[in-house]
Parts: sequence; C-alpha cells; structure tokens
Amino acid sequence: MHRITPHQPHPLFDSAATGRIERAAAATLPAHQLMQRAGLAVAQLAQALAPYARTVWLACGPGNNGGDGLEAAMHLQRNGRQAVVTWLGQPDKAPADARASWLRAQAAGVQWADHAPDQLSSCDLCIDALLGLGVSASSSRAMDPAHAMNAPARTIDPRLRACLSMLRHSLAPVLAVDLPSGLDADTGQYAPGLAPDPGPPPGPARYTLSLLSLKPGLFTAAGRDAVGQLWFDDLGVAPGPEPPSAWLSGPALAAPRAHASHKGSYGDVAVVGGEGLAERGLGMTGAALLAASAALHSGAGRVLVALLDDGQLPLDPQQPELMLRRFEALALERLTVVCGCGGGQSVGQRLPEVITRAARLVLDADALNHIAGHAALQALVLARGQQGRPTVLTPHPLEAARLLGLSTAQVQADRLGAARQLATRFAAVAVLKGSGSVIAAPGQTPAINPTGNALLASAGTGDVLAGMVGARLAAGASPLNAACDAVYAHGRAADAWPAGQALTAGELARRLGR
Ligand SMILES: NC(=O)C1=CN([C@@H]2O[C@H](COP(=O)(O)OP(=O)(O)OC[C@H]3O[C@@H](n4cnc5c(N)ncnc54)[C@H](OP(=O)(O)O)[C@@H]3O)[C@@H](O)[C@H]2O)[C@@H](O)CC1
Ligand SMILES: [K+]
Repeated sequence: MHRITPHQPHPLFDSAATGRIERAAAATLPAHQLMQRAGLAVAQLAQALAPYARTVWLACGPGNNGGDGLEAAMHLQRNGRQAVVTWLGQPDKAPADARASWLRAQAAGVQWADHAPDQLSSCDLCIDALLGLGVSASSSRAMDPAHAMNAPARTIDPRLRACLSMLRHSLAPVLAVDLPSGLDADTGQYAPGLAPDPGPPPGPARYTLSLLSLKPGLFTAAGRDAVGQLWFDDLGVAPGPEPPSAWLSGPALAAPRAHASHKGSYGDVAVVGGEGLAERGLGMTGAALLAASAALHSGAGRVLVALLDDGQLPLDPQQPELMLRRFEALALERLTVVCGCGGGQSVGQRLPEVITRAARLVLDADALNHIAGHAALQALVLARGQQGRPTVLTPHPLEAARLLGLSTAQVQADRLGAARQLATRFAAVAVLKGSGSVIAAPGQTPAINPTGNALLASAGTGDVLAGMVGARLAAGASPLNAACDAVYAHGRAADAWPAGQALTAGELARRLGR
C-alpha cells in the first residue's frame, strides 16, 4: 500500500479493465480472498490515519464495496476499536463475498446501528463503503457515458442518501473504500442523484484507498475534489496483460542543455494573436504577450510576436526580448506557431495561412472558436494532421464542446472520451483543460495530468500554457510529450506557489524554469 503523489506516472484502469483483472485474479485464488485482502488493507490504513480513534463508523452498502467495509469492521473490532456498522444490505440478497464478510463481522462482535454514532470526534473515523465500482458498471450498462447526464435519476434508497449526507458533513475524517461513493470510476462524474450539494469541497481530512487498480475517474472532473488524499493497494494482484485505459502523467525527465548550444538549438516560437483595441474596442494583446512570455521563460531560443493590432505596439518594454513582427514577415514554414491567444475576430483572417504553412502548431482560444465555426478550417487542420505535421489543440471544455458540436456538460460527462474524439477528428494532440486535464493523441493511450490546483482559475493562465507547449514543440519534443510535459509543469508551478500570494498569469510565466 502506498500514497499516490504526482511524482511518478501510473497506469490507470477503467471499470471494465478492473473487472477483467479482478476476474483473472479471482480464478487463481481461494474464494473470498480478494475481499479479505481489501478489508485488511482498509483496516490497516484506517488505523494509520486515525491512530487514536476509539470509535469507527462504517457505512456499508449492499454490494461488495459494503463487503470490504464489513471485513474491515471485523479487523477494527478485533484490534480494540468500537466498530459501529450501518449495513444497507440483506443477507439473502447480498453477493456471496459480502455475505461471508457480514458473518465474520457478526462473529467479531461489531455494533450494528441505523446511523452514525452521535458523538464522533475529530479523532474518530468514518469509513465510506457504500458504493464502489458498481456505480460505473450501472452507468455504462445504462447508456453511453457521453449521455449519462441525461439519464433519469434512479430512485435512491433513503438510507443510502442519509448515510451519504452524514459522511459528506462529517467532522470526523472519512476514508472512502475504493472510490468516494457515487463517483463513476471511468468519468470522475457522480452518478445521477448522488452528487453532493453544491458548495465548497469537503474539508481536508478526506482519504480514499483505491483497491486493485487506480481508476481514471479518481483524477479528473469531480474526482480530484472528491478523493482527498489518495492511497493505493493492489491487493497483491498484477494487472497482467491488461493494457492501461489511461496514464497518470509524471514529471518530464530532466534534459540538460549542451554547453555547445546556441539560441537556434532551442527553436523559434511565433505567437500570432492579440487583437488590438482599435478593432472592436476589446484590447487583447495581453493574452498574446503572456503566451510569448511563457515560451521565453520555458526556454525557447527566440520568441517572435505577430500582434493583430495593425502594428500599434512596436515593442513590449517589459519584455524587450520579444521580437515584434508583422504577420507577413513570419517565415511560417520554419516556425512553431502558437495561434489564437486573444485572437478575437481578427485571427480568423490569418488562420488559413497559419494552418497550412506552420511547421509546428499550437491552436488555442479564439483560433479554436473560429475553427469550430468553419468546416473549411476544420478540414485544413485535419489535413495537416494527416500529413504528419505536429499540431496541438488546447481547448477548455466550452471550446471543446464547440469543436465537437456537443454541450459543455456532455464534454464534462466523459472528459477522456471527448479528448479522444477531438484527437481522432483532427488527427492532432488534444489537451482538454480543467480539473485533471486530459491529453489525447490519435491511436494512443490518453494521459491525465495530476498537478495543478484552483489557483490556475485566473485569466491568462491558458495563454501561458499554450506558450509552454509551443516552447517544447520548438525544442523538438513530440506533440504528445510537449503537451504532457507542459501541462504537468504548468500545474506544478501552481502547486509550488507561495501560500497567501495571488497567482497571476504574468508572474506564473516569469517563474517557469526557476
Ligand atoms: N471488483 C474488484 O476488483 C474487487 C472489488 N472489490 C470491491 O467491490 C466493489 C464492487 O462491488 P460491486 O460490483 O458489488 O458494486 P458496489 O460498488 O458495491 O455497488 C453495488 C450496489 O450499488 C448499487 N448501485 C449501483 N449504482 C447505483 C446508483 N447509481 N445509485 C444507487 N445505487 C447504485 C447496486 O444496486 P443494483 O444496481 O444492483 O440495484 C448495488 O446494490 C469494489 O468497488 C470494491 O470495493 C474488492 O472487494 C476486491 C476486488
Ligand atoms: K466507497
């Protein structure tokens, strides 16, 4: 068992893949063995997290997730804690493993109760063993996950609802078994009717012990907020030949710069964007300058900026290293172009040339909005991808929705699926931004980024990311590596941000590479 941190990559397995791993393992093990291992792991972590707990309340659901809780209750009771169990199952209907653990918990003398004990202190502990993988199985049985948000909410047992509410409002720490109950392991969305009430995420004392496999839904959409501190136990089972459904990204390998190198060794980035104030009264040159600053501070050899402002800004006095150029003066065939940041309406005019001529290309923000509205531009993006010319798209969920002709909610309902769809449709690498950014490339296993936090919810941080991807592409990284490494480093910079200091996009760009 170990804690999961963003310091190394991990394979992720969705509910179907986890089911196959589980069935293959179960076929070689004595009956009930996996649940016994799961319950023991839960009890061990519970005791480590709450060493002074006298009472542990275990909310156990009707399926095997509840069985894991019952098994843990037996160990905790035997180890001198008062295990108080609310079990929503029935002996004659429970799965065989859960029934076996119910008998073992009974024999150990746990206390049975309809609800949480009244006086749980912050030293005590709650264990959420209500629902696990069964939720994802029921979502995928019911429908295509992209349409899950349209599902009629099923009738929820009021006792289940009451237990969920108690756990979510608990002042005592909560350890979730396998998944926070109600969270879909594949999408990181809550099943209909099981989402917590809107409001701030739960307090800090929230833990999840993922069993057998790490699941994608723990890391994206609502997953990051729901999970708290994440632990993993593989129950002594290797995934065998099962291919990962996704990867959790890790840090890039450090690439020392050769002493005998020069600015040409690290490539030229050209930023095309920043509609001027004169065009429509909406000055957006800042966005382009932020992307350029990020490219510069990420190590690009030279950074050129073609503002869409009719040459009104000849120099950025704060960043004299940036070379301002007229668009017509850019040798696009030799450049890595970052196009769209603050592009407004004006970027549309430049897009056909940029898409057809740029050697390497990052398309962001208004470039993506224009492409979404013009089938001819979509065909050009696809064509350059099919020719093998590196292209990275960096949409946030609304931009992704426009590109795919979906609603934002549909994109968020299946972020991995949406990113994969974008990658296939445009033969490009797609970075779907948001909590747990997803990076997908055609025909490859997608990645989920583990770094970053809500400080990044601030204007201009997306422009910074686009510049970071551009710098890596210019230095010769593959589009997938450039995207994964940039997203990781972007989030890492936010994670290392000094406490109490506001994060601004300009300062974020300046701190890159420190
Ligand atoms: N598989 C493994 O690798 C291993 C699995 N292990 C453990 O087993 C867990 C999986 O157990 P599981 O398959 O029994 O499902 P589980 O999460 O208990 O839920 C089933 C119950 O939930 C209900 N339910 C479903 N959706 C619902 C909804 N939307 N709203 C309300 N209710 C809903 C569903 O009702 P039904 O659809 O049947 O009417 C049924 O009653 C897994 O997470 C891990 O902890 C470990 O022991 C060892 C290795
Ligand atoms: K659970």
